[in-house]
Amino acid sequence: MSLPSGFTEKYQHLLGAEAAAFLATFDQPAQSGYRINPLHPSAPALPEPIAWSQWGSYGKVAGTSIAHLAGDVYSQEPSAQFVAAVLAPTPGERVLDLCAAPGGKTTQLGSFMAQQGLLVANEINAGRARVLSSNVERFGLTNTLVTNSDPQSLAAQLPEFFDRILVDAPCSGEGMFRKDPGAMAYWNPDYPAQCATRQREILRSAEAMLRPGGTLVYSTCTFSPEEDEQIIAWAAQELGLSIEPIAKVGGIADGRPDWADGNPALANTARLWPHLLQGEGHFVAKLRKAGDEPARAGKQQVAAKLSRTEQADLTAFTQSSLTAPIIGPFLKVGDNLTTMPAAMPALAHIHVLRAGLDLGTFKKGRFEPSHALATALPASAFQTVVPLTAEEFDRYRHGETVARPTLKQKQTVLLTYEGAGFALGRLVNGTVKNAYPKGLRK
Ligand SMILES: C[S@@+](CC[C@H](N)C(=O)[O-])C[C@H]1O[C@@H](n2cnc3c(N)ncnc32)[C@H](O)[C@@H]1O
Repeated sequence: MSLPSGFTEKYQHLLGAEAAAFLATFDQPAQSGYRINPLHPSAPALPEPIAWSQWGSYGKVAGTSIAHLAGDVYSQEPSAQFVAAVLAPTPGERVLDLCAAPGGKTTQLGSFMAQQGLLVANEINAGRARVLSSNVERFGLTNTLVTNSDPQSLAAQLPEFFDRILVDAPCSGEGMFRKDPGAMAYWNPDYPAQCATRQREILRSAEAMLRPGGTLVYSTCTFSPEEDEQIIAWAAQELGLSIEPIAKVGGIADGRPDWADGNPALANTARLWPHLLQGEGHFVAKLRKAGDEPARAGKQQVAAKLSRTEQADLTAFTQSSLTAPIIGPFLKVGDNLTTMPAAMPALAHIHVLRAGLDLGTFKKGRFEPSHALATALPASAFQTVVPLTAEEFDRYRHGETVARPTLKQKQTVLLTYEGAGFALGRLVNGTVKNAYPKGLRK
C-alpha cells in the first residue's frame, strides 16, 4: 500500500526501530470480526474468540445472512470491540454514546446494559443518524434513545445527567487506512491537529454531561499523538479528569507519556497497534470526573395517555397476536407509539429518531405493528411463529407472500429462518402477507 510520505516519516521518527514492523502491516490484509448479540438466544457460537471482547469473534458475516438480518450479529473490526468493553456499563445506568453512528459501540453498550437503564446514542450527521437508528432496531435494543444533535446542544439540556459517556471521536482515521484506503485521501501532516481542535470541543461538552464520579471513555482509530495522548493530557489539565488504569490483554500496549506532556498517568491509556495484535489501529483512554454525586434528574418526558379508541386498537392487536399485553409508559409522536426507556429526558429542539421500542402506528380502526418487534421481542412473545424454508426466506425478502393454508387465524406472526426471528407478517386466510420494510428488501 502506498502511504503518504509525511505519514511514513512521522512514524519512523516516533517509533524508531519498531517502525519497520508497524509499516509492514499496511501490506497485510485488514482484520475482520463480528460480535454476537447476547440478547438473542438464536445468536451463533464464537468460532474464534477475541481476547478483549466477550461477545467477539474473528471472521466475517455476510450482510445478507440470517444472522445479520435477525440482529444476532454485528460486524465490527476486532480492535474497535475493545472500546465499549472499557466503558462496560451496567444494567440500569444512564449512558451516552456521543458520536455513535453507525452504531458498533452503541450495540455493544446495549449488550452490557441488557435493556435496562437509558442508553442515548447521538449522531451529529442526519444521514448517519438514520443508519444508526436502523442498526439499533436490527439489534433489538429497547432502552435506547437515538438523537441527531451536536454535542453542545445536548450538553445545554443534560448537565451532569450521565453515569458513563463514550466519545468515539471523529479523527484522522490512520488506524483504518488498511481497511479503508480511501481515508488516506483526507490525510495531510496538519490534519491530526485540525481533528484535535474538534475533539477538544466535543470533550468539553461530554464532560459537562458527566456526573461527578462518572466515567468517560475517549477513543480514536488513529495513531497520531496529537489526537490521542495529547488530547488526554489536555483533558487532565483543562477539564480536571483523572486518567484511570485499563486492563490490557492480548498485546494491547500502554499509551506513551513521552508523546505528550510526560504525565506518567498517560501510560494508563491503551494503544492497539496492528503489528502487536490481530486488529486495526485504535487508542482508548478511561477518564473519571472528580467527586461523587448521583446523576441529575433533569426534566423527565411525560408519558402519553392513550385515547379510548387507541387503547382498544392496541389491545385488539396484542390479544390477537401476542402472548402478553404491552405495558407503557408510552410515548406518542404523531400516530407512532413507542415504549419509553427509563429516565427518558424531555428534550426540546433535539431531533429524536427513536425512543425505546417502536411499537407501531395507529391507522384508521387498527394498530399496525412495527418491524422493530421482530428483532426486539423473543419468539415466545408471539402467538404464532412461522418458520420459512430457504426458498421462502429468499422470496419474502423480495417482498413476496408465504402460503400457510392450514393457518386460519387472522393475526400478526413472527417469521423465522434457521430459528432466528427476522420479520413480521400479516396472516389472513392462510396467506402471510409481506410486512418486510421496503428499505430492507432485496
Ligand atoms: C468514529 S465515528 C463513530 C463510530 C461509532 N462510534 C461506531 O462505533 O460505529 C465518529 C462520528 O462522529 C461524528 N462527528 C463528526 N463531527 C462531529 C462533531 N463535531 N461532534 C460530534 N460528532 C461528530 C461523525 O459523523 C461520525 O459518525
